[in-house]
Amino acid sequence: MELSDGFLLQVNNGEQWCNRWKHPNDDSVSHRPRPTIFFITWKEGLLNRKRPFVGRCCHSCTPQSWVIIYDNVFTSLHVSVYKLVHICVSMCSCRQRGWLARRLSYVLFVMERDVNKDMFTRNVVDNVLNNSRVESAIVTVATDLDAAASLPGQEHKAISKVKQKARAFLQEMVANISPAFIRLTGWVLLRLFNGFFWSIQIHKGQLEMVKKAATEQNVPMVFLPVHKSHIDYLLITLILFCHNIKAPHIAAGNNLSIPILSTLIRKLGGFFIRRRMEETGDGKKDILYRSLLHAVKELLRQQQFLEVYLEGTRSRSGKPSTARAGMLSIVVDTMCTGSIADVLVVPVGISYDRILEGNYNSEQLGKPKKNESLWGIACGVFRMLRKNYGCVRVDFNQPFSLKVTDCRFISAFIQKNYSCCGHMRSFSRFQLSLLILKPDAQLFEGQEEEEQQQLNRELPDDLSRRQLINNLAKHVLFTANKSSAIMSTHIVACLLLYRHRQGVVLSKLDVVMRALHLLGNCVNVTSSSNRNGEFTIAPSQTVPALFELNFYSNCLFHVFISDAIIAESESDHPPDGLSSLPLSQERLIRKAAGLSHFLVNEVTVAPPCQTIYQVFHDAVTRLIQYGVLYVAEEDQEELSPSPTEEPWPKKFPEPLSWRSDEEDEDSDFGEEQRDRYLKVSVSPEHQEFFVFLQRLVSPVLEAYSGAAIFVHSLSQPMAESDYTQRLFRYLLTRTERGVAAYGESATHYLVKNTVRTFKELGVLKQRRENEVTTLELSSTFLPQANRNKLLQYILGFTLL
Ligand SMILES: CCCCCCCCCCCCCCCCCC(=O)SCCNC(=O)CCNC(=O)[C@H](O)C(C)(C)COP(=O)(O)OP(=O)(O)OC[C@H]1O[C@@H](n2cnc3c(N)ncnc32)[C@H](O)[C@@H]1OP(=O)(O)O
Ligand SMILES: O=P(O)(O)OC[C@H](O)CO
Repeated sequence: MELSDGFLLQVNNGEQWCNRWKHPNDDSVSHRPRPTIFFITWKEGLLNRKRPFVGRCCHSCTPQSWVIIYDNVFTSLHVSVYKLVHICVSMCSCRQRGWLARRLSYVLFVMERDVNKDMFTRNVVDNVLNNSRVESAIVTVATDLDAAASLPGQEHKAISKVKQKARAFLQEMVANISPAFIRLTGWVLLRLFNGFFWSIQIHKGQLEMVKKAATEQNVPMVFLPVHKSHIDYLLITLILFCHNIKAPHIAAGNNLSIPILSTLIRKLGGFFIRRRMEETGDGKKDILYRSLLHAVKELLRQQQFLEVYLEGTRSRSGKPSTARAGMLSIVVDTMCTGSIADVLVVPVGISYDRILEGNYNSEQLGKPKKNESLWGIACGVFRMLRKNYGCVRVDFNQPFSLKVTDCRFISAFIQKNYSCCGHMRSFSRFQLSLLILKPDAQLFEGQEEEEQQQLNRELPDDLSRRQLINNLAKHVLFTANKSSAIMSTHIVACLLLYRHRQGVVLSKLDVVMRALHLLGNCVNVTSSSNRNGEFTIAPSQTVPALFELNFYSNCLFHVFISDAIIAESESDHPPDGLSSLPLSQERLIRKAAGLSHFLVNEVTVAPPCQTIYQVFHDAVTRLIQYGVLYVAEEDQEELSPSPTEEPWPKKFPEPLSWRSDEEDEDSDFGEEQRDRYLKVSVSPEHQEFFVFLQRLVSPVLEAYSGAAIFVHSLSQPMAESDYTQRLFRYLLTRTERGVAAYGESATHYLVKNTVRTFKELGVLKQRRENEVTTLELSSTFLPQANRNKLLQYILGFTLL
């Protein structure tokens, strides 16, 4: 687990912190002082620790990059976590110069960076317009126009009209990077960020690795970061600029295309795309726009770097949102069709101590998102200047090559699409519904079954291609998220919500004071007179505070998630949440796998190259090693699958089928057929940890059980937006009245996810009529008994 460096330190300035308790929300008290001491203490603390190098690429998916794009020298830099500003000053030649030069260090620093016009694109618009796919799209659209206007014979006129339209689209889409503007913005950002943040932390070894790959491999790089804030893309370009790495072209949602700002954005590398490829007015695909999206190919052909936010939106939960793979599919196609020899993919993790965007909480409270505007941006900058936002850490992962010989995703992709062989096995939602309704599997006879068979027939070609690229996107996002540093605020929020919800004395919670200060109103700090004046810390129980703490806590959800799901699946919910009867490991893992599939919109337990079985098996082994679980008895009999069930490891097929048969034969998993019976340790410490794990998932399960109860009220079709709003009101009322055990179960993102999951599961059926999406119960879940089974399935996990 990667910790924020702040977490490793205690800042020993008692008086300052006493003041802070007296003025917990007065940011001005703490905003300015501390850097030098903080930096030295922190650096010394780090130098004595051997910490693993964060961000190596996946050994099993990209074995060659794992070796080639790495150097042991990066490991020796593993403790060199720097403050960006320190790097700037130390790298700048002004150190050797006089007083004035030192005063002008930022100016000199940005002037010395290596950025010039020749690094960037030329003639992109014209080249794209001459591309064969674009040309044929223009002709098709022009022909349609022609026919619609009943003007046969006027093709040329129609074509030039469509071409003009395409040119206008492209001019919006294509960036026009200006080195001078980058320098100027670099200077402004260095100054601004110095005020916004205590420090911007980057790993020198990681940057060296990226730089080496960028200079030696001479192929385009694609940066794929997690998306937490609008500051993300400013930070990445700034960091690359500071290290003389070329600025990437950034795919920006057209919600940011507002006057003045759009010009600035294009000068800094942004290019605008629609976030949804919505259909044209007549319900057809907008083939012209889609073909123009392939301008990205031209960028890659001209060796440009690209930056794509796979989630397409900033995380509102602290957890990464689902990856969307359209842009990535263009990158993959560009390489597979031979337009470029290779691409290096760089997942990027970003972590903030504190939420930067003021509107997240109001969105979670059900208020609509405010559209971006210049005024909004100015207010945001002003707000940031007045507050203290702690630290930010950016982790660049090891670049990996997409080349066929290396990346197994791509070799599988090529095999499936360019030589048309093989079949993809994929877990379907249908199987999951079966898990919930197992005893009545025959219920699926009829319409849904037919739909499913149809889907299965269609699986091999386009769906498997999509699935592979989706898996690549999921893997990258998983890696980027895993490499994101855990900040002290995340740890404190998590401990307060799920370990010490009723409060804890400060001395017991051994954390940095700084985190408590940054959490501000979300925590209550009280001084108890009977405990030698010790401070007690407890989470504030107001709804906004719980939502905000939940956001921070979710940032370390991925660290515990597989253990937590095992803990959740451990019992058939006895009153204390801890079963006294030994539990079959095989049953436990099966139940955990079911839950992780059910919660697929909330958690990603493993990257697509690992089987769920493997991950949960490892989690059980880990919990046994910790002593939290112990083996009560070994089964002497080999597990023999029941006649109705497949042998376990085959039950949930691997998402990717690149493992050869030989590898499968060598694997331990095939042999793991002997069951054993597990119990939870009786030691209070272990039980406390186990309950903590269970609590981590409880708010999510509480939201889903609430949604399963609410589904009973859906007696007739309802607009999706109304349904979501009513469900949200229902959950929020439970929270406000104190009925909900976990107030954070009513966050708006959870509400939206439950609706999405129930649609995917086939509980809710959606129809689109007159541009409105309506929801109704599917025929399978029309009988109340089946809706009850859904609820019973959720309640079958431990809800503490
Ligand atoms: C030192 C100086 C400092 C300076 C600092 C300066 C900093 C820079 C400033 C400038 C920055 C500006 C702001 C940047 C903002 C970034 C953050 C964002 O905006 S985030 C928001 C913006 N970013 C994003 O949204 C990026 C992520 N989103 C995506 O990639 C989306 O998929 C989409 C937007 C491309 C399409 O939307 P979607 O509704 O999904 O559409 P469809 O499903 O219809 O698919 C379209 C096509 O893709 C295909 N396809 C799809 N999936 C697959 C697959 N699995 N497999 C294969 N193919 C797949 C599909 O077949 C189809 O192809 P075709 O049939 O037409 O040939
Ligand atoms: O989080 P969103 O949905 O406001 O989108 C943020 C993106 O950076 C803008 O395209």
